[in-house]
Amino acid sequence: MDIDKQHLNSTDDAREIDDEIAVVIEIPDSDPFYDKKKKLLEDMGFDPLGSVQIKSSSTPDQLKNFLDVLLRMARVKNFSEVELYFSRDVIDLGDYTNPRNELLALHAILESIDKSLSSKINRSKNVLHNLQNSIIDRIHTLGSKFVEETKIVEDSSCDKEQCLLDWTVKNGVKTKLEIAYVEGAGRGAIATEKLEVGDVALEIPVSIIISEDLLHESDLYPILAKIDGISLETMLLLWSMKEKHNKSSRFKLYFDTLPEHFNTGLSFGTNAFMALDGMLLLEEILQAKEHLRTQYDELFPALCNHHPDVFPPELYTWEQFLWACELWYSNSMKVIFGDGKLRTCLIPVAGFLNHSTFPHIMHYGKVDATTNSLSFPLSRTCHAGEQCFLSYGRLSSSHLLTFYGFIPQGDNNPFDVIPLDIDLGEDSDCKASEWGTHMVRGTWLSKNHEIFHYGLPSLLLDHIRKARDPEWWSSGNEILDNELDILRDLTSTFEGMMEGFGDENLDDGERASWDVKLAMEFKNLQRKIVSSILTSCNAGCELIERELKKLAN
Ligand SMILES: C[S@@+](CC[C@H](N)C(=O)[O-])C[C@H]1O[C@@H](n2cnc3c(N)ncnc32)[C@H](O)[C@@H]1O
Repeated sequence: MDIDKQHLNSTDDAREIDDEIAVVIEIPDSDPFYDKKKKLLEDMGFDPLGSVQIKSSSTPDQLKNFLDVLLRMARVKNFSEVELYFSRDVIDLGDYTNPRNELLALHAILESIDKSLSSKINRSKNVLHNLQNSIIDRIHTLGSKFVEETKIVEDSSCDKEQCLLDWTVKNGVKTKLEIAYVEGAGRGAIATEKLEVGDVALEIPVSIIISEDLLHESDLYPILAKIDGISLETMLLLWSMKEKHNKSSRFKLYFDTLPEHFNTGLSFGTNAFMALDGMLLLEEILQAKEHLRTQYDELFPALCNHHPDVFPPELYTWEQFLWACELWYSNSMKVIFGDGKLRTCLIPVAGFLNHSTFPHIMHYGKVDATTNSLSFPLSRTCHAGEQCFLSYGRLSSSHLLTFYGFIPQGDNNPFDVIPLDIDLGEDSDCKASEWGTHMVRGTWLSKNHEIFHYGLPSLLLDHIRKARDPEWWSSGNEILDNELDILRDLTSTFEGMMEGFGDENLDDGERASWDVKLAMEFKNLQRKIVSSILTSCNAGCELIERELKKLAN
């Protein structure tokens, strides 16, 4: 196979040059991590602005290699900051980092190939079709490796949800989902038939999306518009506090399905806060809540005093305000409308989709101008009767706990990191690292536990090595001694962190309240991460001691 890396054009595209097909997986200039991704691709031996080419007469083996190269580039293109930070160990091994990123990468290549096929410029359509089929096969294989089991709670009634669904269908919604209670997550959306890659699970016309347009028609708007600095999101939140009680609201059936309590971190009680003692999360939740309280105090009771007819005081209490904040944090979606404007919306039915770290639906959020509706297409297969999961974004468990009130099952959330505030001393030239913050995550997510890696982030290790000795790699026999010192220092840092977490939470099981259970679950996850780092440091020390012994003999 002739894999040439030649600069062709500025968009992801596939085109034919004589009997050659070139596929470009380019990182857009607007990518905030453009420079870091570019450097990583260069380190991997690829031209970051380049294309990969293959002859239309290629053998199946050559096609496979071609796809492997495209995939390695597409993974980097789709990295978030956190994935980029932890990428070095897997990049060297040529393996994928996590199933979510892999799915994005496979779809990025599919998109490229689709563009080429639709432009009908290829005489080599067979090759592109073969590539498409290989990608779909890889998506199926990936999907079959990570099955998230959903248990439906059979004895819970979904009458209100069914009424809402019927109303939305009458108003143009097309759906292949039904609503049911699922264990541990409230309501969820279940596939009524097998949904394949590209099938649309849900299509919502713009006319039933709750957005700022409704606000403009309301009696709140002329008053709120006069307040300096108030955002449209806040105005809409205040609108929803009142609309919820409006018996003739067009969206009454939607409001009827909303829970009385959202149970997010913002509603944690004192015992849950005590269970979070020693965790950064405690400070984060307190700050978020304080910010909301300040916002509330700036508006109330003034609005109720000056306009009691429009802002009835009994509807605008602090408790109701917090409820609305939780509603918008946990249920809203950002949508780009036909006019190109991004609006924060509440979307009936789509609001029943739960989140997964390996979702079925990842590409949504842009209104289709031809149908004037919002589609939720499948990025991987969802079998009939299986819960169809959405991606709420690349979110850590601490964010999900604070704003959504849950922690994803399993320990495979790639965005669960512990930021480090490492002090490398006054004299260190490495203080201004190109990474503002170093971080760690569960070392079970790392694929390289060999000497000099230990399952720990390479960027962190290199940073510490250089801070101790800028010429560390040329320090001959001392390298191993230095490594041992670094691992021992890290051990003492993380032992200190573990002590700061306090005693292990003994699971009170059913007796604990929802918030204490959630806080304990979070603390146990943090302990697990730190414990994995301590285990890796320990294993690393043993590796080095073995090497030192060999050298001594
Ligand atoms: C957009 S709503 C999804 C529908 C929601 N389950 C309901 O019954 O209304 C978001 C909320 O669903 C729940 N949720 C979403 N994904 C979840 C998951 N993977 N595990 C547990 N709860 C989840 C959380 O309570 C979150 O705040």
